[in-house]
Amino acid sequence: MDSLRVELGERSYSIVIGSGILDSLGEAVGQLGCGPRLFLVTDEIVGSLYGERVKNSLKKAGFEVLYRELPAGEQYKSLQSAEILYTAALDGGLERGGAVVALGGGVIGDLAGFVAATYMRGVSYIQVPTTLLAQVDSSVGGKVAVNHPLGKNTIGCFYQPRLTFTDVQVLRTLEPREVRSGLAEVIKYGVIRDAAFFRYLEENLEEVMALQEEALIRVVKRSCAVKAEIVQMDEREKGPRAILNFGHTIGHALEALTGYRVYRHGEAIAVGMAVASAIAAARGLLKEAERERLVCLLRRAGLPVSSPFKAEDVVRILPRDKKAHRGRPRFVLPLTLGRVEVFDDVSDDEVVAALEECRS
Ligand SMILES: NC(=O)c1ccc[n+]([C@@H]2O[C@H](COP(=O)([O-])OP(=O)(O)OC[C@H]3O[C@@H](n4cnc5c(N)ncnc54)[C@H](O)[C@@H]3O)[C@@H](O)[C@H]2O)c1
Ligand SMILES: O=C(O)C(=O)C[C@@H](O)[C@H](O)[C@H](O)COP(=O)(O)O
Ligand SMILES: [Zn+2]
Repeated sequence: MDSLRVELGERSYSIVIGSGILDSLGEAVGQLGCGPRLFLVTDEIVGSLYGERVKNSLKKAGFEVLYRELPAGEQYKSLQSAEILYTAALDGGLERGGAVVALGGGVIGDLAGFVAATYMRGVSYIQVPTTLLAQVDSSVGGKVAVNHPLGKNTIGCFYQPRLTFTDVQVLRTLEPREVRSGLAEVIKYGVIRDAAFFRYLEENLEEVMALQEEALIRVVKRSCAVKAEIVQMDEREKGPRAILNFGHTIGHALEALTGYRVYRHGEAIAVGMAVASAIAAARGLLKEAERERLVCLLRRAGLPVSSPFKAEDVVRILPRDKKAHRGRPRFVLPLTLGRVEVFDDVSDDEVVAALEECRS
């Protein structure tokens, strides 16, 4: 079992990473000093696979456990779901000293974290991520949110977990499509900050996709370490944290445009990374050969690199993105593999050209 630390003063916490450690969650939560009642939130798929084990581990450590499952899916990352959880927490007597335990992928993590941040003005929460995407990204850094029909993650806040507890063994039950989706965020870390990690992925992609334990632990650890470094520099995204949004300007637009029902988050972000690198290459910022390496790695990971939607329809909704400034969308563009910069001056014509170029 390994442990990384996210150093944020009084909001610091550990990311515990191991294989086959799920049954020791209760013990780890026991060290946080919260309780005695916990609110375990999950979705129906993860609940049927791991709900009992997690409940038992928490009970064995002396906690009383309220339990609630929601249907699985991005469309349930909504205010309506949050209200269901508030009601269950109030009905079940969750007190301010209690904690919410989010067992699931990024949807449950973001939603349950948002509920924890707002219930009684804030109770502790613990992330137990069960998708690759959640283990490498959403369970770290404290962005919690729900979607609005008009925009992705538009209702939310920054609220750090007290602990992130990651068992890579649970990824064995994950659908291959979800593994691929998580890989998009993994590849993102290589592009934004770590060229050597990008190279490692090029050389070891098959092992990672086959969930080979050593490769998987390495990838989860390195991804979390990169994310923690960036979050430590800029917890509330006043500056450098924005680079974690590489691929997300177009990605979020595609998710919203399709009612959060067509793309897995990582798939939309993969298209967004391909489009952002096409814009960068067209500006002469990124070498064509490096753009090709990125597109090739995304393709090998089984991810889409273009969207079938009309470029004008995608561009029309970009100003709704919450990163938009004075009506202009913000783009994170790669300068080389391992380094990106934020740009506020990308024109609609450039975006349309890049969307079309990716399709050809
Ligand atoms: N807060 C952040 O920093 C951050 C970062 C990245 C992504 N996100 C958010 O995360 C969300 C996407 O998360 P996701 O990709 O994990 O999707 P998800 O939570 O919808 O999970 C994907 C599917 O996998 C199933 N599943 C989860 N764990 C499983 C397991 N171990 N075995 C079998 N099935 C399992 C789920 O039931 C679901 O059907 C998006 O809403 C995105 O915006 C947030
Ligand atoms: O943690 C961050 O910061 C990120 O941007 C990570 C992203 O992968 C993630 O999808 C995040 O939810 C996007 O944040 P948003 O502020 O653009 O909604
Ligand atoms: Zn993301």
